[in-house]
Amino acid sequence: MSFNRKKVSVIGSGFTGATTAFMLAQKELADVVLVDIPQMENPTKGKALDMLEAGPVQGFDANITGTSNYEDTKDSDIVVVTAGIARKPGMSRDDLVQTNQKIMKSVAQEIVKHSPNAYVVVLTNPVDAMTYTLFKETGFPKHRVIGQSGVLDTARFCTFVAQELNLSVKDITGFVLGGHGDEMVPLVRYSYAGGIPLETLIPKDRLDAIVERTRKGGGEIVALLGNGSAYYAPAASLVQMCEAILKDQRRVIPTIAYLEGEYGYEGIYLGVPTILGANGIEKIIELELTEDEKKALDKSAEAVRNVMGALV
Ligand SMILES: NC(=O)C1=CN([C@@H]2O[C@H](COP(=O)(O)OP(=O)(O)OC[C@H]3O[C@@H](n4cnc5c(N)ncnc54)[C@H](O)[C@@H]3O)[C@@H](O)[C@H]2O)C=CC1
Ligand SMILES: O=C([O-])CC(=O)C(=O)O
Repeated sequence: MSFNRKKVSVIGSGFTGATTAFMLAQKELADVVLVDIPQMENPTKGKALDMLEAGPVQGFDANITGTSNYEDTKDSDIVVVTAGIARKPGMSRDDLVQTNQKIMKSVAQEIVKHSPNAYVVVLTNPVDAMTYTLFKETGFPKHRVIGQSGVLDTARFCTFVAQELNLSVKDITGFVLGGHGDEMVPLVRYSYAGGIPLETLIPKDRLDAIVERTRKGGGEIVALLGNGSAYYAPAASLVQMCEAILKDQRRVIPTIAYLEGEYGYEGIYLGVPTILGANGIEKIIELELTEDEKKALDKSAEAVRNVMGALV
């Protein structure tokens, strides 16, 4: 039997890749192909089969297969890239650049060969530079190569705000811009609880502490896990982006987008507010920034450029 469903391939069947595959299937967004290197083929097949067997219990219809053969990814609507190494305690995301750039180059070739029309959603760190690498190596148009950081960083910010105010996370909105590093820019001025500006609800020193905790949010989890980095919230973030594209939702979502003059930056992938829909990044939204906010964004963009300087 075959179904005419959307197809999402997830490259890398580790913590983030496997969790993403499962969440995509649970939401019945697409059939999922989970891909890893040949040495990982059996565990990848095993994970996929195990997930598939949860279908009758949870009542979801989606096929999930594990493979190391990129032929199986043919004509994917979206390719999610999580392949590569993750950091360990004491490391920065930028320490991963050389190893993961090589992996991105090989993955890019496979995407171009098997899914030339796919949207590419990138998670691998350092994610701003890795998204840039996939953009260059695939030669795909910029609206089809998109990085994930802002959904996750904003989710962390909203989690901490909801805890602070003892309110539902559903009523908290925020916006975290910039590179996915310690210089990221949580935009407090554009953040609300039930439509009420946060600055009127939370004292400045507490808000500053929430901003700082958000910036270091990935590191906080790395230190607790001890042998890897976050994966539940990152996977949920990838799935939100895939859903926006697959269902043409035209959601306002911060994503890592290629900038050609927006916010005054040229030739760089950076986290900015975008409209995400059936054409991938449909539009980059340019917010008005205060002098201090722009300075903070400049610093974050500079940090991304430094990592890009290490690309070969
Ligand atoms: N942008 C973001 O917000 C986040 C980024 N990350 C990043 O995502 C990446 C993956 O993290 P995890 O899943 O936790 O790591 P993991 O180590 O659990 O999984 C990575 C998988 O990639 C596979 N892999 C390596 N080379 C490959 C290749 N050439 N083709 C296919 N698969 C390949 C490995 O065999 C492994 O199974 C890391 O770089 C991590 O830093 C993680 C969380 C959030
Ligand atoms: O911190 C890491 O290395 C993984 C990541 O990007 C995050 O969780 O934000």
